[in-house]
Amino acid sequence: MLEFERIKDHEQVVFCNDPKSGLKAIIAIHDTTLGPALGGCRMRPYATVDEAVEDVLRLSKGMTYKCAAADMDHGGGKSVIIGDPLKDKSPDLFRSFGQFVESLNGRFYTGTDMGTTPEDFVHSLKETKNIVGIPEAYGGHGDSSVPTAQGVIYGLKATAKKVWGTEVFQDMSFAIQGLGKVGFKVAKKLLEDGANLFVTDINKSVIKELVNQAEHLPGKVEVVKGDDIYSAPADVFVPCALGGVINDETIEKLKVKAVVGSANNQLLEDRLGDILKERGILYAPDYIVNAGGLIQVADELHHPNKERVLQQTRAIYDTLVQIYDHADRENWSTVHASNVFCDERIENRKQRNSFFSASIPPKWQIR
Ligand SMILES: NC(=O)C1=CN([C@@H]2O[C@H](COP(=O)(O)OP(=O)(O)OC[C@H]3O[C@@H](n4cnc5c(N)ncnc54)[C@H](O)[C@@H]3O)[C@@H](O)[C@H]2O)C=CC1
Ligand SMILES: O=C(O)C(=O)Cc1ccccc1
Repeated sequence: MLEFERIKDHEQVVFCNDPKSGLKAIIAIHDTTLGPALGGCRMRPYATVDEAVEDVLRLSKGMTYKCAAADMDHGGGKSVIIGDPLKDKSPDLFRSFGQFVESLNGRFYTGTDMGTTPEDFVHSLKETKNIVGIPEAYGGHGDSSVPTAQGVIYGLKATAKKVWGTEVFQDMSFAIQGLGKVGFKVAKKLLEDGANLFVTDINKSVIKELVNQAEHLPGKVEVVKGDDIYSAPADVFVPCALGGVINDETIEKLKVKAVVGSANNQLLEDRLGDILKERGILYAPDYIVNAGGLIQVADELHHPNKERVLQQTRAIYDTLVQIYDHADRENWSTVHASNVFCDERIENRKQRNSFFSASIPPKWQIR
């Protein structure tokens, strides 16, 4: 009873157990109103099963909103594998995972997330076609951080236009947390456009690489230590590393006028969206800004086409403008405006599906 209460927002939660390969995974399908569920597969050495359940429930719900905001015909899902990505991976583990995905009969598509790589899922592909974000050599689009970074740039443009009335990044300043696959590309584009950056990363080598590349670009880079990124005197904070970085402690330190980044679940809790609003900081909802990767992986299901991915990623700009204007009109936080926008989109589709239900054949097929 307790477990059903916990998954009351979700359609289905599947526990996958295969002692032979050592697979312990959980697949959560949150809502398939818009279409089959889509969401990556995270691998982490969760301390407890409870922690893994919490993560997969929260992430799969986030995917429902991300898909709705990006106007994808997909619902929200996510999966987690309990294990250490550095020690516990094997081809068998991912084949076994593929079999569980296949057992869902097209209700769930998955692929790379934190702790897993596209190459891991080449093994799963032997058992199921319902894998997306696959390497180019296997007919997929390859690295999803390219459109994700493009989406962040569109998010920054829409936000700069709203706050400063310009989309020109020259002489603007940005505090970038995390120079990984997405953050590095965003940083490089901003430097090319003549922006001034404050950057931090726990990995010294990526910082060195950016500083080297910056020598030949118009913009400037200042490296800051760890938590100093929150109080950097920049125009925009660009979180591209961990989730939960906007919390009661860090929010007090921010000197920026806007927050726009790729990290998932940037706000520790939604109520922090109201505090950002009160403090005059414009927040670009993360699941709108970072949808470029989702757009690219979903595109693989319709024969990969990079031009189409770019076109759909561009729409992130228009969606944000719409959310900002709606939030202004209603005096809402952008988080609330964005959630309302997605809930309405899902509700509308429910009505449309039931309107056309006459064409859906009865499921009880007696022969
Ligand atoms: N790659 C993609 O297509 C998408 C990524 N995202 C999200 O964007 C964020 C970045 O993703 P990627 O660049 O792909 O990951 P990544 O793993 O390549 O990069 C993350 C970077 O953050 C750094 N980092 C970790 N902890 C840090 C800390 N405490 N302070 C400063 N830097 C720290 C890491 O050293 C690494 O360089 C993640 O939250 C991810 O979930 C969201 C949607 C799509
Ligand atoms: O954007 C995300 O957070 C995703 O999980 C996207 C995704 C969806 C399906 C496979 C891989 C990544």
